Amino acid sequence: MKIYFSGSIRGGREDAELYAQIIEELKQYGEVLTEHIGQMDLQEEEITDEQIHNQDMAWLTASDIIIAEVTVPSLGVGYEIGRGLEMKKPIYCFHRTEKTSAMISGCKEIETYKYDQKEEIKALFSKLFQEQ
Ligand SMILES: O=c1[nH]c(=O)n([C@H]2C[C@H](O)[C@@H](COP(=O)(O)O)O2)cc1CO
Repeated sequence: MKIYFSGSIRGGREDAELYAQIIEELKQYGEVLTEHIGQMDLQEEEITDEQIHNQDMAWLTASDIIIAEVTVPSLGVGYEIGRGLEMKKPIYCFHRTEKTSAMISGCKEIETYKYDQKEEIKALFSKLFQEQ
């Protein structure tokens, strides 16, 4: 199972540590293609934006499932979700805010979950990966 984890980078890194914990949790269910998203000291200067885009699109195409933490709003995360939908990938979005964008929660093809504690997300992962 190839997992594309999506989380904010230029949109803001306040949840980076949480992304790292989510990625660790996801590793028991498959290969996480985007482990760099949880790196606290992420350096993006070494490659161009075009290389970042093309590499991520290749990983998105190769993935079996997309898991997105959408609490911190990010253009890149929204773009990946939209492109993933076009590719008919199963997409699961998680947020701690009361609401997320209606373009996410209002889309029938996307499963959206509100959670408070990271323990809840672990239980949700266990349930959703059983269904895959
Ligand atoms: O350096 C990067 N590396 C990278 O993989 N991304 C991808 C993965 C993330 O899920 C998403 C974050 O988008 P943004 O940077 O707009 O918050 O875009 C985005 C950037 C920078 O935009």
